[in-house]
Amino acid sequence: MAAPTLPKSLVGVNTKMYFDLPTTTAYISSVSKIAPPPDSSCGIFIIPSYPCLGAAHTLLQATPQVLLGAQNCHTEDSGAYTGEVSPLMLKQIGCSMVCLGHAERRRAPINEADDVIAKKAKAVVRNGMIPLVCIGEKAKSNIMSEGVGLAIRECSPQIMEVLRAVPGDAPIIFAYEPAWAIGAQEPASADHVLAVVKSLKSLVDTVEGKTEIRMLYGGSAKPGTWQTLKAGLDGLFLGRFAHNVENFEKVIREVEES
Ligand SMILES: O=C[C@H](O)COP(=O)(O)O
Repeated sequence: MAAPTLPKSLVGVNTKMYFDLPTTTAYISSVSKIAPPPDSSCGIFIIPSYPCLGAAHTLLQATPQVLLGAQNCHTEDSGAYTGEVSPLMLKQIGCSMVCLGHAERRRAPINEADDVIAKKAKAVVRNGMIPLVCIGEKAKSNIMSEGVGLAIRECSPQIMEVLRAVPGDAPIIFAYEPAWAIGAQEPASADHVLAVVKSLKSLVDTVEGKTEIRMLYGGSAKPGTWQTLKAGLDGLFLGRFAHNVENFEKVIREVEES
């Protein structure tokens, strides 16, 4: 099953568990009105909670260029896994992508590990969807060079495990989200992000046949963040600051115009 191809740049929003069903449907109705046209080089995506996916898909039928994603999935398509969510069913309900390995799932009490995230990425690709794999270091260092080194050391195995599990021609989106920058007032500094991502992109380039990769930044991103990162990134993955539609639109226009 072939996954959709990736636009040149991407801007997406994760509503985490902040939005209930009525809030999600109202938000998606508004977002569908500000979506870039289908032929835009900037794609957008929305990742609501599982119970909202059916309604979200219905609302997005007139704007299929807005990709719908889930916040997680299981490694298997079916079986005795009570309470888990099948990637096959996510595809059937209208998802085009699945977010995996978010920092909020890599930490306690879930402690999701790289090998499980890689199996999930494989399952997402097997079902014709795009894995959006979050990577990032846990701790912040106040010394720039130390922080960059730490991030590269932690992110490299997170990336490589996924690249080894997923077939070479499958599109993959990585979101570099330092755990310490999530839920903060300000994003990580542009110097830090650009240095880390430059090195991670070189790492990806050493893997033969991996052509369809996009690298986004996430962690307190907001209007204005893109201007500081556009030299080295392919887009942004937003949380709280895009839960306001006007802010989300500002970021979309910034990325669209660059
Ligand atoms: O999934 C999105 C990221 O965790 C960013 O969230 P945040 O912008 O609220 O820090």
